[in-house]
Amino acid sequence: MNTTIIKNGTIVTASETYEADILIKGETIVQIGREFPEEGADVIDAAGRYVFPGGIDPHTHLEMPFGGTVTRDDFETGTIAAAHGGTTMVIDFCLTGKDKPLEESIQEWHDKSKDKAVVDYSFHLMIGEMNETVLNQLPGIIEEHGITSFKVFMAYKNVFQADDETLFETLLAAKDLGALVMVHAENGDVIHYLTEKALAEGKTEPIYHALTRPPEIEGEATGRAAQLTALADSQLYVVHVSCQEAVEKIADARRKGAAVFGETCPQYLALDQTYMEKPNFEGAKYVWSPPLRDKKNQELLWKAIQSGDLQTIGSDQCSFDFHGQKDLGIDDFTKIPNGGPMIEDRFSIIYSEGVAKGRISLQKFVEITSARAAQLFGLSPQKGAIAVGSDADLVIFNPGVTRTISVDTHHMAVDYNAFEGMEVQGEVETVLVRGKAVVRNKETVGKPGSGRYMKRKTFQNLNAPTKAETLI
Ligand SMILES: NC(=O)NCCC(=O)O
Ligand SMILES: [Zn+2]
Ligand SMILES: [Zn+2]
Repeated sequence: MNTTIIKNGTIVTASETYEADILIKGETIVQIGREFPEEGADVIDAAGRYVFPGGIDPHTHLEMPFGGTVTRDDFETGTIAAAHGGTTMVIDFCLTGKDKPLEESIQEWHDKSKDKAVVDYSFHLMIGEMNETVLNQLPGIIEEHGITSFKVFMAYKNVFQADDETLFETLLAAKDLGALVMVHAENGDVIHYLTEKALAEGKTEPIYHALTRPPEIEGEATGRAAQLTALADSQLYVVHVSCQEAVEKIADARRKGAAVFGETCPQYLALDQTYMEKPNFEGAKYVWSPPLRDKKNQELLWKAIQSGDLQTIGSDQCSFDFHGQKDLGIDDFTKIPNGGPMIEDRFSIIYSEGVAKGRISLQKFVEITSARAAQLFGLSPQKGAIAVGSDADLVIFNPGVTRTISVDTHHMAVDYNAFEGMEVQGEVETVLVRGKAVVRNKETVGKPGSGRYMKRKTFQNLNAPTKAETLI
């Protein structure tokens, strides 16, 4: 069994920061202390570096068919980029189809990820419609695949959108089965009305994507989902929260004791709606749903993270080339594939804009990039921790350097980077997944297929404030 020692580093977890060495045997952390015998061991010197638990990205769309095309990054390029960005596990969304057995869709996702991933991975399952047939398949899916989170889209009318009956029945089923329901919370019907109207008025540029999806539309759907969760006495995770209107609904539900959780993404913290007004159709690079918002929302989202109203950061990795994919919508903003490349820069942006700028603590950083996702998605304490017995998923991070984000140096397969030219503080140097280096001194050393599919445990309610939250 291989022995690895990480020495002289500063260990950062969701509850503390301290100096110690880590002894790894095979895939597991076996001891944390000092002066481990080095003979025969692979010794990594982490002096002057932070040692973080590997990032867990709970929201990716790798090789996903969407908007008449397929996302550029697959499980190989996407997870190599993830590893360079300090992420050691991703949870990808398995899309399903009407009248298609759920098992078939899950098998499709297993097939496209097989022998490709360099980090560990798991799947969430989309529920498009709830009925007896679907309901009967769910216990077997939890047992067989360890899929304990179900995704319901409240938007993308005539594509993925489910009705409220489906959402409510999914919440009821999830309560019985111990699963977490995830929602894309925007009112798809009203968006449909507003987009049709805009097009009829000849408004075709990318900025109209944002103007036809105002924050009220996200706030309304978030509030509706939260109310239905309380009624069902179930549990809810709202993905990609972008604005005050939605944060308020989550905070309100949590104050009333509901098991409602929220995720935001780097793009909503570091970019704003003005990017969508860039000339020469460049605004299309910044088309996400929900859309980028007015800048005032950024500080509000940071505050919601530090106060615990929002719990996690997902990348919502959904990359499309600017040339050949985003330009499907050159004459009609509704045809611009929604989404952007984000898997690689999630950790960096949150560290640089959050920790380095004093908006969040180091403990909160670990909590939102790793530990909370592990708890909510049934991976704790195996993942999201630096502790004896946990998987040796570790990131060695140099906080003392700056780097400039660019398409020229990123590892994603896509032809632009949404943060092009942005200078960030800190850099991921070495990344271990279950004790094995996948990135070493910024070089890719992991082999496609070394990432392992992870079955996940059922949902545990951890709605209580964390240590980092009680300190503020
Ligand atoms: N967010 C986005 O624009 N694209 C990815 C699909 C989704 O999460 O809605
Ligand atoms: Zn979404
Ligand atoms: Zn998404």
